[in-house]
Amino acid sequence: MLQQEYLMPLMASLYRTESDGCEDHHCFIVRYKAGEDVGLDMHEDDSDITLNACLGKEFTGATLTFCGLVTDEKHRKMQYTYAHEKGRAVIHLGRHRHGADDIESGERINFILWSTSEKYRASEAYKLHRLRSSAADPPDPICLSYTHDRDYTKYRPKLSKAEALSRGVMLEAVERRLDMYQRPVLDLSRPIEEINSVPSVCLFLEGLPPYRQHQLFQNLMEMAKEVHASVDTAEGQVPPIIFFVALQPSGAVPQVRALGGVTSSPALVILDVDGEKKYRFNSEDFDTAVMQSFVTSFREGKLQAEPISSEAPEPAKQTQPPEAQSLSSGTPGSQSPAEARGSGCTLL
Ligand SMILES: O=C(O)CCC(=O)C(=O)O
Ligand SMILES: [Fe+2]
Repeated sequence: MLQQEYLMPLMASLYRTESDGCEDHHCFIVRYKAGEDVGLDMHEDDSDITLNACLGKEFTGATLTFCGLVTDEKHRKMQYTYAHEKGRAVIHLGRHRHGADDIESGERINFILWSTSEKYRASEAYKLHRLRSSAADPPDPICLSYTHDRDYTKYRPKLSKAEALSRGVMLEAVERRLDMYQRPVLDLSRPIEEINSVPSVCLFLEGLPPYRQHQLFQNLMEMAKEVHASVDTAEGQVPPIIFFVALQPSGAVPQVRALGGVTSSPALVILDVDGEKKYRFNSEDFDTAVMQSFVTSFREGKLQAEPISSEAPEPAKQTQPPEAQSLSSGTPGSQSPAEARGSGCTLL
């Protein structure tokens, strides 16, 4: 009743596309108090449209800061800080990056209603709306998400566990990510999301006899360890290059192969998904030193790039905008209290 009778007309006038067919909803209460939960990390909601109504009590601080829409290059730039007032509500798009600033005193309790539309989620518009834009400009510190942004510690101090918990950070997600950075070589069948934004060395070994897989894997490992040694992954620093190996033609492997334009095994390719470029290794010699010189040449900008799109594997991809080649499976920004759900992006 609240949604259909009171909210719907407002949502329809503000957000016609996202509210079209809006029927589902999910409600919850958030509460902030000094010494307990003090704020909420930057995030996007798992809703299409969010209603956020302040129920009280008395408080200072606990403002709500908005940054950009996820698709917007400026999604990590501060847009507006809203001061909650008891009895007033805000409506915003779920994909609008926002976070609750720390409460200074008192207690704030808000009622949140997330509306979703199946019709909108089945539309092409939804797919485009969930694509994440990467921006070259440095972010505004307040717009950084500890849960979702791998470069958080480049701009802001690392949070203690207590601080993270008091700001609703999903520590498991952060730990999973940090753990991944500490492994020199990752499994290409389940690549981490950073494959979209960090140059990735992909070694394809599917179908080779185990002894040969082992040998080449070791060569890759040696090379990867050297790169890793120069980065403080324990502090959350992302390596400048990520190393992946494919042992089976499962998960993401066929698609990455197609993006890299390689058919043989072994095969080695460096993918720069964000830059839509690829660099194929043309030697038959998979010795560590040879592979290493290939990667060094890449890092020194000495390799000749080929466009990724020249061999896009599926016809559907060619009709999508370049970002649609993103290999991400989730919406890294969508958060709490619901789990991140699948995005309109391809794969996994
Ligand atoms: O506390 C607020 O005002 C924001 C809450 C919020 O963004 C959320 O629960 O998703
Ligand atoms: Fe939210």
